[in-house]
Amino acid sequence: MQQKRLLDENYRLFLIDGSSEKNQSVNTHYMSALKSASNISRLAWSGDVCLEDVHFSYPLRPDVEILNGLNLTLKCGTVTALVGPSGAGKSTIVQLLARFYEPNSGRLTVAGEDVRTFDKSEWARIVSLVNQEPVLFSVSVGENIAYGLPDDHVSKETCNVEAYLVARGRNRYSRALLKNAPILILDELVFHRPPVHWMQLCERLVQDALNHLMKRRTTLVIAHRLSTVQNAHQIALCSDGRIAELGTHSELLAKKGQYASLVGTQRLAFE
Ligand SMILES: Nc1ncnc2c1ncn2[C@@H]1O[C@H](COP(=O)(O)OP(=O)(O)OP(=O)(O)O)[C@@H](O)[C@H]1O
Repeated sequence: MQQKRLLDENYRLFLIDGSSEKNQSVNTHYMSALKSASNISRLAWSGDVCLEDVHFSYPLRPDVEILNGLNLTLKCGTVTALVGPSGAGKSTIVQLLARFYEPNSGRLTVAGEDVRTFDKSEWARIVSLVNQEPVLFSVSVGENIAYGLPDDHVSKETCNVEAYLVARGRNRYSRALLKNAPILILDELVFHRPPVHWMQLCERLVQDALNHLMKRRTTLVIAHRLSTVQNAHQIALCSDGRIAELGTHSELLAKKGQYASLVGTQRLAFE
């Protein structure tokens, strides 16, 4: 019996038997699986991620449409900050991007390919989900130096910050880095903030660590800090299950629309 030996990207060995019609179709299945596994990673490193005319309601409340015709493009290798009032649908967008749920209609694409053509387990390998705040601090003092802080900043306070944060979310940041996924989704929590006297140092550490993590990745961050929003390549304001405003911080402020009033009314939450 003639057999072909194939190695997949994890160096698992597939023995493919080419002797019958039935096995031919199994072969084709394996071949396309192998092709798509390497494909999806290549596509995600090189193309945009798009939500196209997405409608969605949660299975337990099918009568309540949460997203209604939502369009959003995450440009490859850039950072999109997602903002909006509570209940607007931000976390729902994240859950669809992570493919915990599928849209009722519309589609999610990467480099123009419908993600449903790829296995969910393959998708999970190219997407990193990180809860930002406790995570980004859980790096060692040495690593903080490596992020570019001058020596005098790496003080007793840094150690305090580190101890606080290591206790909260050990190693998730490192895991996200090690996973080296092309698509990064961050949820920047505002609660559980460190004590006030740490804030100045924390902001600097967060920003340096974030910049490092987001480099060349297609990133969506549910943003609560003004500094994160200002540094993003684009800001998407989600309102009533749609993207109501899209642009940079200064463009959206000049528009004097919902984003401007969100910044105005929630200034303290943002800073
Ligand atoms: N699992 C679920 N089943 C049913 N409805 C849900 C579920 N999760 C969220 N919702 C509803 O979907 C709507 C959007 O919620 P979502 O959490 O996406 O908003 P959000 O913009 O992230 O809000 P917040 O800023 O408060 O986290 C809300 O009305 C919420 O009650």
